[in-house]
Amino acid sequence: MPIATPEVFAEMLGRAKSQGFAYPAINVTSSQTLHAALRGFAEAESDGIVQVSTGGAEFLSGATVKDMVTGSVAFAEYARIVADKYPVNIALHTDHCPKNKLDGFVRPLLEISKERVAAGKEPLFQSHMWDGSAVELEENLQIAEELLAASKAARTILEIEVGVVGGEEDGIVGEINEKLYTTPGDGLRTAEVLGLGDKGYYMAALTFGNVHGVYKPGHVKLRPEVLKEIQDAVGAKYGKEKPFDLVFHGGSGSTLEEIHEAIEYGVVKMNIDTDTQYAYTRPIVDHVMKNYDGVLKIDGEVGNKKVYDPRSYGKAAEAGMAARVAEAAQQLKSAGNKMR
Ligand SMILES: O=C(CO)COP(=O)(O)O
Ligand SMILES: O=C[C@H](O)COP(=O)(O)O
Ligand SMILES: [Zn+2]
Ligand SMILES: [Zn+2]
Repeated sequence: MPIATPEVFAEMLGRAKSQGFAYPAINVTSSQTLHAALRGFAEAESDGIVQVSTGGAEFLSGATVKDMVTGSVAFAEYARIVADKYPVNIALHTDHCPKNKLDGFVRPLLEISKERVAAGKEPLFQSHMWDGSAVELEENLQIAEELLAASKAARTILEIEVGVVGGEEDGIVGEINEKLYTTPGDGLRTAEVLGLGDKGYYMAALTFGNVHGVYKPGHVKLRPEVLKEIQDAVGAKYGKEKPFDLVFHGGSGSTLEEIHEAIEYGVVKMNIDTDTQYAYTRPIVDHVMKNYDGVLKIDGEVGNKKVYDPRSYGKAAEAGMAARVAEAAQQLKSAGNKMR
């Protein structure tokens, strides 16, 4: 299928919200991990979202080039061509963008989409995330307001973060901190500044103890009921049920129970990276261990070409990651539910 148009992506999210399921949003960093995600969605008969982080975008431009816009544009153009061969709807998204990277990532990408739209084309991506979790709420929302207007002009959706996701990314590692839980007051202020759809379409990553990475049980406490409290408080004020379209960060390692409860409270997108990274890399490790002699160069003799051909372990990696993506679609109930 062609990459989701703005209309198709809005329809995807609307269905998820009204039917009580969510889309896996899979972080990818290469053409191969992209194919793994596309294949996993196709095998699960699920529509889905693929996303690149700032580091992923840099890497996609070339490990020494390190230009986030070059990497993002190349990725989106490539994805647009190959996704067409898979029978599901895919939206392209950019992940966490902190304030100091906006000018080198989200702002220029929004500008490119705005120009494309003005020329009668589709936007480059379907959505972008502004991660204002490192700044005060008022500044976070002020920047979000500016980016929401730009997103509207670019026909893209904005994802914001209110609260903090734990793990290395936002600097809270190994502790249970109150910042990891968004409050109803934060939710009310968000609706006040950004509206509820009237100023443009946005999704909100409200945090409920989410952490990037996978840790031993008990390390952090996911409290999905925090989402319900916020939806109820904002919903009561504006007379709207589940007013926010929510994003669940740190999906890896979450239990089915936590996932289903979060969906019940309005989660429509769940990000998964660590588990799919593992699922991709583990078969490569297996391949190398099993074929160790074949990848050795001894006395000028170069092992077995068949086993160091990147395609040999690349295919195994793609299959491993695709299976984890399909599993995510099952857990999120998007499996078997593709739009057309
Ligand atoms: O939230 C994420 C990306 O934004 C992914 O988190 P995990 O790596 O914990 O799955
Ligand atoms: O934000 C979390 C994702 O796992 C992206 O990670 P990354 O910045 O290492 O690409
Ligand atoms: Zn954050
Ligand atoms: Zn995240």
